[in-house]
Amino acid sequence: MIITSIYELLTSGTVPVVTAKLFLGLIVLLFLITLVRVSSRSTRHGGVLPGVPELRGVPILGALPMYLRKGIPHVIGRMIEIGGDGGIAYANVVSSVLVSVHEPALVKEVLGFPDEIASREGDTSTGMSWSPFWTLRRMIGNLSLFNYVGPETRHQRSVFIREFNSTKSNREKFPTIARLAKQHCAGLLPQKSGMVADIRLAADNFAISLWGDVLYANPSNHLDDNGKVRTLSNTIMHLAGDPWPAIWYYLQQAILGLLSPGEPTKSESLLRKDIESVIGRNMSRLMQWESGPNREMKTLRSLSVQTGGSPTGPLSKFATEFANLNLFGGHHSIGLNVVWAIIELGRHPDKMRRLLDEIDAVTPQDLDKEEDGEQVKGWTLDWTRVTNDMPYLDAVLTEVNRLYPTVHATLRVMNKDAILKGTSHHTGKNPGKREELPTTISRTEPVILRKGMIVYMSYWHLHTAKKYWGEDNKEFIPERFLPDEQGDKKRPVGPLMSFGYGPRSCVGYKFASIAAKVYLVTLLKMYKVEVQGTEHGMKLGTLLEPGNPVAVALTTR
Ligand code: HEM
Repeated sequence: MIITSIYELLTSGTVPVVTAKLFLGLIVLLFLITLVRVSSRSTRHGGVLPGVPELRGVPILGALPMYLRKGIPHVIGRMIEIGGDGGIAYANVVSSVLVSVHEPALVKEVLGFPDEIASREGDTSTGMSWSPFWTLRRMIGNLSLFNYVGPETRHQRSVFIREFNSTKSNREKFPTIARLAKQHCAGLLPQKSGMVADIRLAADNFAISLWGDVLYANPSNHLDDNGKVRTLSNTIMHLAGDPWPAIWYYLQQAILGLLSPGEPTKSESLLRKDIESVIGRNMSRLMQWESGPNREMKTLRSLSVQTGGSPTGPLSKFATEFANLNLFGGHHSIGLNVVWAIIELGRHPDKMRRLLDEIDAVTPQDLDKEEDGEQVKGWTLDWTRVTNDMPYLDAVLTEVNRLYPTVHATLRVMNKDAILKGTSHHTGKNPGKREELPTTISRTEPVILRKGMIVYMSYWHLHTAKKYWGEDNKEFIPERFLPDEQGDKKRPVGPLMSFGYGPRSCVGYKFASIAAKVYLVTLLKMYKVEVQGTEHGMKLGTLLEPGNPVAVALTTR
C-alpha cells in the first residue's frame, strides 16, 4: 500500500521530477545496503570459491547490473565462457554467490544432491531469494511438487509418475489426445486452403484444451473467458523468470515490513484470485461431469483419490496444488515442442519428406473405419503404431528437445556446505568409474559449494556444446539418434537432460511427448505446412521460446 501511494505521488506530477528521482534513488540505495547486509548473513563463507574463475562485475553490486539488464541466461552464458573446461565459474550478485556448473559429470552430481543438501528454493526466511521458484510459489499459491522437500516428495512423485509417465495411463489417455488433436487441426482451416495460422497459438490452445479435458472434462478450457488460461499462464511464466519481482518483494517484505515472508504482494494476490476463478470454473465442470451418467474418472479426481481425497466433492491437498501448478506448467512445454519441430522441418525439406513418409506409412488413407456407428473413409492413429513404429518421429522430437530444451536451465540453492566430488579428480577421461562421459576437469583441490550459493546448470549448454556433440553441434540432425544403414550408431551422442536428471527430474514428460507427437503427426497428415519467413529468433527467458511469432500457411493434403 505504501509503495502504491509513493508511486502514485511520484507519478502524479505534484512532486518535481528531480525530487522524485532523488527520493527513488534514496529508496534504492537503502534497499541495496540492506541487501548487502542480509545476503552477507546468508552467504558468509569467505574466500568464495578458491581456484574457480570469477565473473567480475562492478564494485559491491558484482554482476547485479548485468543480471538486471540482460537477465540470468546471459549471466550464466558469461560464466560458462569464463569457466571453460573447468566446468565451473561463479559471480557475486551483491553478496549472494551465483555458481555455474556446466560439465556433465558435475551437473549430475549437483542434481543428484538430496533436498537437505540442495533444493530449488533454499532458505527463504530472510524474505530474499533469487530463486524463481520462490516467486512462483507466491503466485500459484503455496506449494507444488516443484518446491516440496522431504519424505512426502517421494510419494507425490510416484503418484505423478503413475498418472503421467506410465504406459498404462498414457495409453488410456491416447484416444482423448488423438480426438482433440484432430478437432484442433480441423479447426485451423474453417473456410479455405492457403490460410496462414499462428502455430504457437494453435499448439498452445491444443495443449490447454487437452489439459482441460483430461483433468476436468472441459475441452473448451482454451476458449473460456477469451483464452484466460493462456494469458494467465504467460503472465506467471514471465514474472517467475524476471528478477524484478524478487527485488520488489524483498523491498516490501524485508525493508518496509509490509509483508510477512511468503505472503503474496497485492498484484500477486490479484493473480491468485484470477487463478482461483479459473480453477473454480473448471471444478464446476468436473462436478457436472461426475454427476452425469459417465463413469470414467477424470485425472484430477484420480490424483485426488490416490492422495486421500474422496471420489466426489473437494479435492485432496495434493490435487489442489497440482491444479494450481497446472495453470503455469504443461501447456507451453507441449506447444513449444511442436513449434520448434515445425520451424526445423520447414528449414529441412528432406527431413520433412522423411517424416511424412513415415506418417503416411502408419496412417494409410482410405482406411474403412467405424465412427459413431457409421462406416467412414479416413485415417486413424493407433497407440502402438505411434509409440513403436515411428522411430523417425521419435528422433525428430529428441533432436528438438536437444537443440531447444524448453526448460533450458535449472538451479539448486545450497542448504548445506557440500564438496563437489568430481572436482577432486584430475585431468583425464572417465576418472574412476564414476562417470562415462569424458571430462577435462583439472584442479588441485576440490570445490566446496557453500550454504546459500545458487548453482545454475544450463541444459541448453550441455545439449549444444561442440565438445560433447561434435562439429555439427548446432545443426538439426534427427538421424544422429538413429542407427545408420548398417545398423550402427556412429554419431557421438552427448549429454541429454531435457527432462532433468536425478531425484527431481520430470514426472510428466511421457504424457507431454505423446501429446506433442500426436498433434504434430495430425497436423502434418492433414496439411502441407509451409513456414512463413526464416527469422524466428530464440529467446532464453523462463523457457526457451522463438523470439517472434511463427506463421504457417496450411494447404489441405
Ligand atoms: C516437453 C515437456 C516437458 C519438459 C521439457 C519438462 C521438463 C522438466 C525438467 C527439465 C524438470 C526438472 C527441473 C529441474 O531440474 O529443476 C521437470 C520437472 C518437473 N516436471 Fe516437467 N517437463 C515437461 C512436461 C511436464 C508435464 C506434462 C508435467 C505434468 C505432469 C510436468 C511436471 C513436472 C514436475 C511436477 C516437476 C518437478 C518434479 C520434482 O521436483 O520432483 N512436466 N520438468
